[in-house]
Amino acid sequence: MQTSSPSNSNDERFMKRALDLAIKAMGRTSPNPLVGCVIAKDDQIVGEGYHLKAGTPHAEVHALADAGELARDATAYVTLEPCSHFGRTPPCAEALIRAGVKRVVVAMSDPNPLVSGRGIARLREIGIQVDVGLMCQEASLINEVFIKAITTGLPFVVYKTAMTLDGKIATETGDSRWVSSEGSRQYVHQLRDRYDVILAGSETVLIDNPALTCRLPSGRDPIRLIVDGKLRIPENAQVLSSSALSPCVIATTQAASREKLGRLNLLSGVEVWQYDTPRHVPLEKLLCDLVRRGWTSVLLEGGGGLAGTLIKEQCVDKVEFFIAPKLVGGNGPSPLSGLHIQHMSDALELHDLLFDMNSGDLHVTGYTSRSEIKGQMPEVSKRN
Ligand SMILES: Nc1nc(O)c(N)c(N[C@@H]2O[C@H](COP(=O)(O)O)[C@@H](O)[C@H]2O)n1
Ligand SMILES: [Zn+2]
Repeated sequence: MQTSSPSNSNDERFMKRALDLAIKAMGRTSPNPLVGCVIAKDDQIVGEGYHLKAGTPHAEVHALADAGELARDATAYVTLEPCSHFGRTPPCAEALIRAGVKRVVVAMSDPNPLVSGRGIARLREIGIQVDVGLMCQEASLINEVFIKAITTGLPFVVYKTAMTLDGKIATETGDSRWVSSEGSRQYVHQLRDRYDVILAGSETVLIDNPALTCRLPSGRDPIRLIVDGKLRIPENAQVLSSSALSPCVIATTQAASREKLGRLNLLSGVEVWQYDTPRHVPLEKLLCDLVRRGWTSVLLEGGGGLAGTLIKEQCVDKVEFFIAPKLVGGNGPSPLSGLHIQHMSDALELHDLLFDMNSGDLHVTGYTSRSEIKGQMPEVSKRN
């Protein structure tokens, strides 16, 4: 792919605006990417838009409609390569051509194999100047979920947990209310609003009985996914309550009792996915099935056994740990009890670490593998 550097001094300003537009839809576009578009002419923005939801028009279409006739001979700034294929919507490259734009600045090429360079090639073929790579790192970062899912068929998985400074997620009597500060717990609701699925093990449901809903005023409830190989969670568990606006999926195995499975399937908003394994849910297969359903991001909220296994199976991409300035000692549970590394030289090393203390807890964010695209995820200040 030919990459070129734009020279216009306003390019960065307009691309920054396109990125700001894109993230307004954070948590709303899955399995599609976050994309923003700005149309500028004579150093003025004449149209702008962003992708709101999968199956609806792409960012470029909104921006072109906003610009109307002013799009002719203008420059389009798009955070992702314009698409060239007929998906649920027609190709944006053709819409840009019809509108008569004379230059397109693209932050990054589309990792979707159906597009991947073809949108850029199509625009260049018609004689439109295309500059690629401006703010590519920022554009990649806002689409870390899309990039992972479209290139691997697996969702982007984030493990979020709260622990004391001595590494306990509860006291030895099982008390975990509350480990982290009010501010950290508020932030968790922002995460729940952003990710498609919240994942927890049956142990967490049996011990804490959480609802796993999003309690932000304009938030939306994620899909609740419980890994429960033996179908042990009680029928009156809060996650099964139909008051949440999204389904609760229970992943189980052949060890589940047929009667209980039948009863749970009758509950409104509850789906039971039974795998053909004797006791343990095949986790990678489960994750693939999520992407097949169009759910591309997972917030793993515990417990330590499930989290440890997922890390061991290299299914976790990122961690968000809240470390409270508290000490409880004893034999309380650990956030990664399912991970048993024997030698320090084999320890999993995190990359691209960020530290923040604004909530009163030490909030550590890190990635389980090294990559070029990491950085600070932008805050979504307001929607629309
Ligand atoms: N450039 C661009 N702008 C948008 O606003 C987009 N949503 C995309 N998405 C790309 O097109 C695929 C989805 O196509 P349909 O929505 O099904 O028509 C998606 O996988 C991206 O490759 N691109
Ligand atoms: Zn498109």
